[in-house]
Amino acid sequence: MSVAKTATKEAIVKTVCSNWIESMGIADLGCSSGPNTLVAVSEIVEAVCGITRRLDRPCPELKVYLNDLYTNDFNNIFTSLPAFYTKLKQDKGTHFGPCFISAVPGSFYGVLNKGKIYISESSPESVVDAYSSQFQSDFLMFLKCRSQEMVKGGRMVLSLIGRDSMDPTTPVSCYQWELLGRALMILVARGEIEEEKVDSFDAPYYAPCMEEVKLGVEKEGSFMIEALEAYEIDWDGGDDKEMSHESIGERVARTIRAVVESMLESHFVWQKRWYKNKSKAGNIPPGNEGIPFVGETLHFMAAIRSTKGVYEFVRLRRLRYGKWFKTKILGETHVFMSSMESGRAILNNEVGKFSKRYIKSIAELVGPHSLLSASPRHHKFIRGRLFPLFSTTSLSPFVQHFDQLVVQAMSAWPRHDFVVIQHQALMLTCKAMCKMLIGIDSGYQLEMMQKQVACVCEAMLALPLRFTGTRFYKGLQARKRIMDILEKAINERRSGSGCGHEDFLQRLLAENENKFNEEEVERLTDKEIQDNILTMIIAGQDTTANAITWMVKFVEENQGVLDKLMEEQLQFVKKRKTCHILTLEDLNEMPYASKVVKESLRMASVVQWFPRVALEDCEIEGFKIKKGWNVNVDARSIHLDPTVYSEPNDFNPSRFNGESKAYSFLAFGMGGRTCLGKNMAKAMMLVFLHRLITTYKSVKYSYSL
Ligand code: HEM
Repeated sequence: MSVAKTATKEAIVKTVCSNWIESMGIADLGCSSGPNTLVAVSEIVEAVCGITRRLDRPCPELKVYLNDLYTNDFNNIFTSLPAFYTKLKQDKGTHFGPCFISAVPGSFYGVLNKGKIYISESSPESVVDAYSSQFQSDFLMFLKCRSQEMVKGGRMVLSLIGRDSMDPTTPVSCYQWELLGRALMILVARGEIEEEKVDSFDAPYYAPCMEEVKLGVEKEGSFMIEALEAYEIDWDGGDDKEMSHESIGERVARTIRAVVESMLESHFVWQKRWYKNKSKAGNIPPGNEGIPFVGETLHFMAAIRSTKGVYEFVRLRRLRYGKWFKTKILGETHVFMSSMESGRAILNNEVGKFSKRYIKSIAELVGPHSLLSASPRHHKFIRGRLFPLFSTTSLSPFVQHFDQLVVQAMSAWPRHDFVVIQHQALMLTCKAMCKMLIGIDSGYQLEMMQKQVACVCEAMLALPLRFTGTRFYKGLQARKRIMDILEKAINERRSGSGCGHEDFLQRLLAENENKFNEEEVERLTDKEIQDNILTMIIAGQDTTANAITWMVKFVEENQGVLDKLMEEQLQFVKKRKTCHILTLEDLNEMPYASKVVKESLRMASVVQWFPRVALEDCEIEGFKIKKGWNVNVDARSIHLDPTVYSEPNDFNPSRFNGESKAYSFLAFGMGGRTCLGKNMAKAMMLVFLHRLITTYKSVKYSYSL
């Protein structure tokens, strides 16, 4: 204001000198509310009175329009008006015409810009362009509106925060917003606000350079520029040398707060309200069931397609409603819960009865005979048949085979400019699973399996639309092809050409043969064998590949962990001396690497929640669950709960030095549905980690998740 004072005075002098004015309108756009609000008006009145007195003219009638956003505290301004009028009369005496001050709330722009929180050095060009062109269109609209409001010959003093460089991405231009952005992200990490809210927040602010202002005025055409000046102002608002750093800091914070507080409040405040309302929900879990019939299906589907992934749907609601919430997806009620107590109660069937249930479309893709879709009794039977396949006797040769695959794959890496870890891991796990389950490890058949399994996996996350061309339809077709391959393999084995195979398929068939003469014993049918082989591929391939990818990312980002890991692994190699294939026993000599694997599984929570269905009405932790509701144990929230793991977002394998709390580590589930392949998965992760650490000293890793 003090900087603009001279310019304002000059404008008034010119206006009054060149016009006989009986009534003068003065608008203070963005007047704010506080001790400084009427200072500008007071200075203008003073200037008008002064110049008219010198010209020996009567002081014109003054109509002052105070403008700011609707949220501005105009009441506060009006309360101070009587004292203001009295003071004016005292100071100006008789040379003071009538003065009417009114409030004109509202924005002097239209709707503002889109983008990130603000421009930054790393902003894509499109964001910078969006801000700049938004400024141009707002500024032009602003000038046009003023030109309609003002009388001919009227003058406007425009005081803007600007920048001295043509480039809006210089640190000086963006620094405060960078800091604010970082502060908001800290709140996101603490779970106090939603990341989505930060993403959708665009600072409605733009500091133009002189050239942009000039260009805007010329382009709009209603005004002529009499003077254009730039002043440098300290961001702490003064040059008080006596002030301590703390006081300067406070002043900076207050200055920034004056500008951004209302912007932030209107954008983020609803979230606080939700937290307050949470406890009123009674004993039915809180939540929004969305619109009739559709529920929140569309939000769920949108989350699946978004880059953040499907868990974002759960995370946002968890943030809004707390540890328990309910929603409606595809016509069914789903309750999500994220406490260790509820995990124990549900996964162990401690309260009421819960059975595993996947949504119909997933069950259709894995097949009606899969242990995932079986009734509780039948599940027990199938699981009992599959369980022996995962014994240490099977694991031992599997580890050696997987090690050979990894060594072979990594030896090819130096020939590439870069490797995508997720892709590499997926190729490896698919190869290893196909070999272990059905003895396929190369050639056309392997390629075919890889392709078809990928199609089935994709279909699991698609809308169950059965039209030609939809992802779900393609998944069903792929399932058929896999079933054909498996059927053919079973027939070949039965006709004798399966000799020498030592895979799961062979063992299941042999088991059936052995039991052939035992009348009482239930045997797995061919369809059951086929569906469960497919289930195991699906259950083991993507999950392990994703877990490996996350692990590489976490290790690469944590130098301290990497150093410790190196030390352990190189020590191990030194001890072995000769280059040899890893064995299951070797893996037991890698205690730190095992903790790295466990910590990666905790942080990544590859299987994010475990679905069950309530078979009867029951109550858990004071919340009622109705028969037929889907109940999901949200493992990821438990893994990232600061009351369960301190500093849960820090990658710290040493947190597993001691015993973990019961039901705090749910990467492989718990209870009667615990992952059958968990030792196999951990072994694959360890082997990969060992080979990566001991083969490559420094690689730029790339992972796509
Ligand atoms: C890092 C990799 C893996 C993770 C994180 C993982 C995680 C899980 C979880 C959380 C469950 C239980 C879900 C629930 O209770 O609803 C599960 C079940 C299962 N997993 Fe895994 N898994 C992995 C690898 C594997 C592998 C390699 C195989 C086998 C080859 C496998 C086979 C299975 C099977 C068959 C089930 C169903 C068990 C049942 O319903 O009785 N998984 N897995």
